[in-house]
Parts: sequence; C-alpha cells; structure tokens
Amino acid sequence: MWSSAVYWANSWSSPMHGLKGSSRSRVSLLGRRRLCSCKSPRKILCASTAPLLNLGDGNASYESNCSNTTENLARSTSLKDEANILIECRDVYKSFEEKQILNGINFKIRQGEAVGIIGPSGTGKSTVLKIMAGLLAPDKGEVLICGKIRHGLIDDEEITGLRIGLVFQSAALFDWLNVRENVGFVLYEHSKMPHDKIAERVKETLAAVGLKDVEHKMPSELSGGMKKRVALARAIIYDNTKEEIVPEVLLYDEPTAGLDPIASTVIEDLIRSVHLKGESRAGKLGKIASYVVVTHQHSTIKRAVDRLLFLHEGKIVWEGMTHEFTTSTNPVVEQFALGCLDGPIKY
Ligand SMILES: Nc1ncnc2c1ncn2[C@@H]1O[C@H](COP(=O)(O)OP(=O)(O)OP(=O)(O)O)[C@@H](O)[C@H]1O
Repeated sequence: MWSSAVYWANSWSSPMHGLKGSSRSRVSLLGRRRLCSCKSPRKILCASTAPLLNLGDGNASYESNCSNTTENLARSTSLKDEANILIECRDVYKSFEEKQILNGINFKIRQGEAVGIIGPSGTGKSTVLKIMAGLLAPDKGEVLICGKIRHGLIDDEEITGLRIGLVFQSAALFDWLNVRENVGFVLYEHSKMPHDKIAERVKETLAAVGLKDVEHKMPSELSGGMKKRVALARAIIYDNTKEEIVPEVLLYDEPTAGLDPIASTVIEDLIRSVHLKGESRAGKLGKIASYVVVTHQHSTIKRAVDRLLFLHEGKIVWEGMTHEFTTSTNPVVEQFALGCLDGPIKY
C-alpha cells in the first residue's frame, strides 16, 4: 500500500512560519540527515517524489501556447463526477485567536483537476492550503483524503495512497545546501538511490524546468525566477526506480508572485507541463493527480488553472470554470475581476 505523505515541496519563506506546537516540532526535524545530522520524521518529506502526470490515456501531450493551456485538463474532468475525489474540505472552520478566518468552507479536489483559489488578501487562501496539506488542523469540520477523514496533522498514519505537496510562495531554498542538494533532498533523505543516480535525477529534473549547469550553485547565486524553478524541480523530483509512483496533489501558494510577465509564463507552463509526464521503473506513467494554485495573477489563472474557487469572508462564495470568471455577474467576483474600489469587498 502506498503511504501518504505531506512534504514541503518548496519552502519559500520559512516553512515553519505560522506553525505552532507539535506541527512546528515535527517540521523542525526537517534538516539534513545525510545532508545534515538530524533524523527525519516518519512521513514528512521536504520535497516531492512527485509523479509527473499524464491525462489518463498515456498519450497526452502538452503544448505550451496561449490558446490551449486551460483546456486539456478541463476536458478530462467532469464536474459531475463525484468519483475520484482526492481531497475534500467539509464545513471547515478556522480561527486564529479572536479572528475567524474560515467560516464553513466546502469544496472537493478531484483527480486530474487544476484548481485555483482566489480572493481578497488576508481572506484565508494560504490557510486553506495548509489545512489541505495537514499542517494546520481545522477547528471544526473535516478534511477527507481519498474519502477517509484525516483526524490529525501531517503524520496521520491512517491515510494512505496520496502525497500532498505544498509549494510555498517565497524563495527559501535551504540556503546552506547547493542546488543539487536542494533538488535531490527528498531522494537523499527518503530513497535508497545511490548518490550518483540522485545526481542524474537532479540533472534531468533541472532540465525539465529549463535549467542546466546550476547544480553547484548556492541559492544566493540564483535570480528570483531561477529559485522558483529550482523549487519547482524540488517539488517534482521523484524516485523513478520504484515500481509505482504514488499519486499526488501539489498545492502552490502564489507561485508567480514577484515575477515579471515572461518569467510568470515560464512558471505557469511548467506547472502545467510537469503534471503531464512521469514514469516509474516499470514504465508506468504516473497516476493522474491534481494541483491547486493560490494566486492573485490573472495570467496564472488563465494559463495554469481550469476551475476556480473564490474565497471571501471565510466562505467559498463562487465556484466556476476559469472562462466563466470574467463574465460572472456575482457582485463579489465582478468587483474582484475588474479591480473596482466600489462593491461588496471592503478594504
Ligand atoms: N499562524 C497564524 N497565526 C495567526 N494568524 C494567522 C496565522 N496564519 C494566518 N493568520 C491570519 O489569517 C488571515 C488569513 O491569512 P492567509 O495567509 O491565509 O490569507 P491569504 O488569503 O492567503 O492572504 P494573501 O492573499 O494576502 O496572501 C490573516 O489575517 C493572517 O494574518
């Protein structure tokens, strides 16, 4: 049976920011094992053994052009299909001290979906990702992983069969490790692959995100866009010597924040493309998995997302396909889409 695992696909700002108590102590165990001396926690990985994905028929191809980027996954995903729900939030509430952030949110992430979470700043989008990833527990409500209620946080032993990766917003690659060690982290920590094979996988994965000859560089020597690509490589690297690749959902928190339009396009296309490939030792293509992107950028919504959830005042107030977003007559969505000062959203 596959095991579930939540990992820090990419710890842009400190991954421990916002974590308290047991979560913090568990996550703080992340560090070098072979790369440093501490022991790794049972099921928490620092980067992904992400299955790179196909669209189910094994023949899916990805064209990185403007016209078709939002359509492929949408076609393969029927919203009426209640089967294959990978993650579900049921009536989830969360507050921080006196402040009520989530007020009973409900949504499902199905196999193969590319979902965006949008909404005003401070409305709780990152909190939703952390709850989905199991880094924060809801005060009330349930999170179901592959139909099973998750009772605890990331080290829940009961959930099997799905990996959940969280890709943080700000570039905080481990600054004491070079690019090879950062990208290969999960393989050094959690696989039996020999180091020379890991180095090969790192090289291949860096090539997949358009980088070469950077393995020996330190994060401080990289531009912001390069750091994001390195972090993406760390999120998608996987052990291809295994017979099976564990299905996975990747959660991206503002992956294009702070990038120029062209660098954003590169990342958006990478987010799409890395979900369409992947092969295990047995030559099996990776299982279709899904991803969720929290973003404020229109280009990211258009290029990297098929379905949108709009979060406002602690609730999902609108849900629809990306192309419906700009034509919605929901006043909250309309105001947000047009960037108007007048409307129900108050700043
Ligand atoms: N660990 C925490 N402790 C206390 N307050 C928190 C914590 N995490 C988040 N918050 C608060 O919860 C609210 C929602 O934060 P969150 O980061 O989820 O919003 P967001 O919608 O992702 O915001 P943005 O779009 O600006 O990134 C904010 O007011 C934030 O200050």
